[in-house]
Amino acid sequence: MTKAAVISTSCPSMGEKSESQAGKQPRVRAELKAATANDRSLLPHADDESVCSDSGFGGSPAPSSSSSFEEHEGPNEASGDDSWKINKMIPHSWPTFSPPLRKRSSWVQVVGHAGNFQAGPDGKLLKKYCKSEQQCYQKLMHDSLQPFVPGYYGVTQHDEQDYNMMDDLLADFDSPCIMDCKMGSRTYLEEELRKARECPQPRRDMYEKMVAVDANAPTTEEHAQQSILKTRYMQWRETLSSTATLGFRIEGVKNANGTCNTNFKKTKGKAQVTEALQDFVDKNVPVLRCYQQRLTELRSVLENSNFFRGHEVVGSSLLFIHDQTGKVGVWMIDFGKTMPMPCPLILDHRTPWVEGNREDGYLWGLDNFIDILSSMLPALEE
Ligand SMILES: O=P(O)(O)O[C@H]1[C@H](O)[C@@H](OP(=O)(O)O)[C@H](OP(=O)(O)O)[C@@H](OP(=O)(O)O)[C@H]1O
Ligand SMILES: Nc1ncnc2c1ncn2[C@@H]1O[C@H](COP(=O)(O)OP(=O)(O)O)[C@@H](O)[C@H]1O
Repeated sequence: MTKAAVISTSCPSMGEKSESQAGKQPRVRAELKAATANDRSLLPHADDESVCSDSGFGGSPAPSSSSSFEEHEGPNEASGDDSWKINKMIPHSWPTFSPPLRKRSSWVQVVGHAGNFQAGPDGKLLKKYCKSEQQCYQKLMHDSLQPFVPGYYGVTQHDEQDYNMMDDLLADFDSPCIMDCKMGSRTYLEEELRKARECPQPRRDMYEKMVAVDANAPTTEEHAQQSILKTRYMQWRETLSSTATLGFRIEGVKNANGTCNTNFKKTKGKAQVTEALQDFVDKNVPVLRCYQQRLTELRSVLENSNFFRGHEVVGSSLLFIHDQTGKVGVWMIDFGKTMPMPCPLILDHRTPWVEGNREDGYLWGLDNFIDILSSMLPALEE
C-alpha cells in the first residue's frame, strides 16, 4: 500500500515527492506506546509509559525523547516470510513465530481511547475492531481518498480480540512531530442524539470531565445529579473549543523532543489556534507550506470523493506528521463514527447542521483550516 500522502518539504511545488472505540476504555489523553513489531506478547504499556497529560507542557513531567521513545525493531519483510499475511475478510489467529528483525520504528498515541491499539507486524498497527470503521476502510481502499488514509489490511485476532489492521503512519518518520485535529462542526452522531432523548443515560464520568475543566459549567440540576448526558458533554466541548466556530479543533500534539500537549480544550479563537499551529510547526515555513498544500490537495479530493459525499463523517481526525528530515504527511484517521447515508442522499459537508440534515461541517472546517495556514505564511516568510 503506498503512503502517497508523505511528502518532503522540498515538494510538491518545490520538487521531489517522497513515499514513504469506545468499548469503553478511558481516554488516553496521552499515552506513549513503543510499537514492538517483534514483541509477540503485544502487551499494552499505557500505564508505565505515559508521557502526555492534560496539564500540557508546563504541568506534566515531560520525559525526553531519548528516555521515553525507545526504538524497536520489526519483522523482516525481505525475508519472504509471509506468516503475517492477513486475509482481508476473515479474522485470523495471531502468529506465534518470531521473524527476523527489519526496521526501526516507534509509535505514539497522541489522543484517543487507552488500550485501543497494539503493535502489528512490519510497520502495521492494530486498532480494536469496530465494524463501521472496517466498512469505511474497505470502501476507502477503492476510493480516490485512498492516498489520504492509512493502508488497510483487514481483520486479525489476538487473545480473542479482533483488530482492524492498518499502516502505522509513523513508521517512515524519524522522531516525528504529530498533531491530531478533530474535523467537523459536530462531534456526535444524530443517532446518539436520538438515543439520548429516547433513553437518557446521564454519565458521572462526563460530569467529572466537565467539572475538571470548568466547575461552573454544569447547571444547578447537573451539579445535584453529578452526571450529564454524553451529548450534552460533547456539545459543551464543541463550544468551548474551536469546533463550533471553526469546524475543527486541535486535540493533541507530540513534539519532536517527546513532550506532548493535550491541553487544547479551551483553544477556541482563531488567534489561539494560529499560535498553537505556529508552535507545532516551530515556525518552519517549508513544513507549513507543505501542510497548506497537502490540505488544499485533500480538499479537492474530498470534493470529488464518492465515499465522502455518501458518508456522515463525525469524530474523524486529521493526523499531521513531520520530522527533521523534511518529511511531511497528513492523513484522515478514526472512522468509528463515520456512517453511510441512505441512498440516494448525499452531503456537501459545508451546509450548517440542523437536526435531520446530517451535515457534519467537515469541509467548512477544512476551508477554515486552510485559510488559517495560508494567513500564517506571509508573516513567517518575511
Ligand atoms: O475528548 P474527550 O473530551 O475526553 O471526550 C471523548 C471524545 O469525544 C471521544 O471521541 P473520539 O474517540 O472521536 O475522540 C468519545 O468517544 P466516542 O468516539 O466513543 O464518541 C468519548 O466518549 P466515550 O468513549 O463514550 O467516553 C468522549 O468521552
Ligand atoms: N494509522 C495510524 N498510524 C499512526 N498513529 C495512529 C494511527 N491511527 C491512530 N493513531 C494514533 O492514535 C491516536 C488515536 O487514534 P483514533 O483512531 O482517533 O483512536 P480512538 O478511536 O481511540 O479515538 C491518534 O491521535 C494517533 O496518535
